[in-house]
Amino acid sequence: MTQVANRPYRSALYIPGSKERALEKAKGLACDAILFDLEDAVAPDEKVNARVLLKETIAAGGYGNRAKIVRVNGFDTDWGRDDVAAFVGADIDGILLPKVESAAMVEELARAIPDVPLWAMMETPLGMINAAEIAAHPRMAGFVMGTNDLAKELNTRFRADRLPMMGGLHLCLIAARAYGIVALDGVYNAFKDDEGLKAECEQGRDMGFDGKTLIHPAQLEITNAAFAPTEAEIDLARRQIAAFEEAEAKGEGVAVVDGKIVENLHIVTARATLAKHDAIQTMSQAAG
Ligand SMILES: CC(C)(COP(=O)(O)OP(=O)(O)OC[C@H]1O[C@@H](n2cnc3c(N)ncnc32)[C@H](O)[C@@H]1OP(=O)(O)O)[C@@H](O)C(=O)NCCC(=O)NCCSC(=O)C[C@H](O)C(=O)O
Ligand SMILES: [Mg+2]
Repeated sequence: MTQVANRPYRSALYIPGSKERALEKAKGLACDAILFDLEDAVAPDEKVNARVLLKETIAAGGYGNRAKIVRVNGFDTDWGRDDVAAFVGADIDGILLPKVESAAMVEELARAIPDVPLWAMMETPLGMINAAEIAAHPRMAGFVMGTNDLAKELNTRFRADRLPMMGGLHLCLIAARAYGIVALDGVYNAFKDDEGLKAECEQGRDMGFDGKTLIHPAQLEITNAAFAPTEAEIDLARRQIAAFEEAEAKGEGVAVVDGKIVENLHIVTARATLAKHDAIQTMSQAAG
């Protein structure tokens, strides 16, 4: 397994590519990534104008070190190919293709846009089944769960515990972790329900997602907090590393912290926790 990118992805905010005001507002929002959307958030009549507006907006800059990822329309639509062509050579950090179902679809995207990291919306049953071959593509950088489409395709009912779609979420997480790419959880539609959002964020974090996709700025604070290491986790990581180094100096391979063993594998997790904390600090300092 390779390491996921060393930048935080706690919060990835969708912004409709057609909404000039929201595009401007995002320059001051505390999101780690922006998903500039040309797909579902943009009406058919607005698609072409949104593509032009988004291209100009991104070229003008102002998004700091937030990851800039453009979600294009699928290649089976009237707009997909032109969307991708419009961003060849643009200053973006990723291109996100909806409803990815196979490695062949990823390869088609790779051929259409050189160099840019590729991202896949994972939101159909075939996508879940083929998650491993999709994650394995050498340019694949991250998965974004499309839980609305997935619920539709699976014919699930909404449940707060998301039990009906757990199998799909796990398949994608396992594939993402196997190939060292980022995994972002789906959106929480009820953007005024803070309690519900918090619970779903905590579930996603417990499962191992790197962050969550969002539809409204009001969801940022809860999400950023949920996907950041806690003070207790940071403190424990530091103490584990110190104890393990002390044990190693004595020629021992195991330390004990808070009554629990600490071995080399726990140190990998501890270092990853501190690296994530540092990356978040760097991100916040750069945002001012
Ligand atoms: C949901 C919304 C339509 C609500 O919009 P609005 O009524 O304008 O909200 P507010 O008046 O509360 O907005 C307050 C200010 O915040 C700005 N704003 C709102 N949303 C965003 C945003 N996403 N990014 C940046 N800024 C935003 C407003 O402009 C207001 O600013 P100001 O006037 O200066 O104070 C709206 O939030 C929205 O359109 N959200 C995004 C919807 C979207 O992108 N949907 C597609 C992605 S979800 C999906 O497809 C997932 C996946 O594919 C799946 O299958 O699950
Ligand atoms: Mg979708």
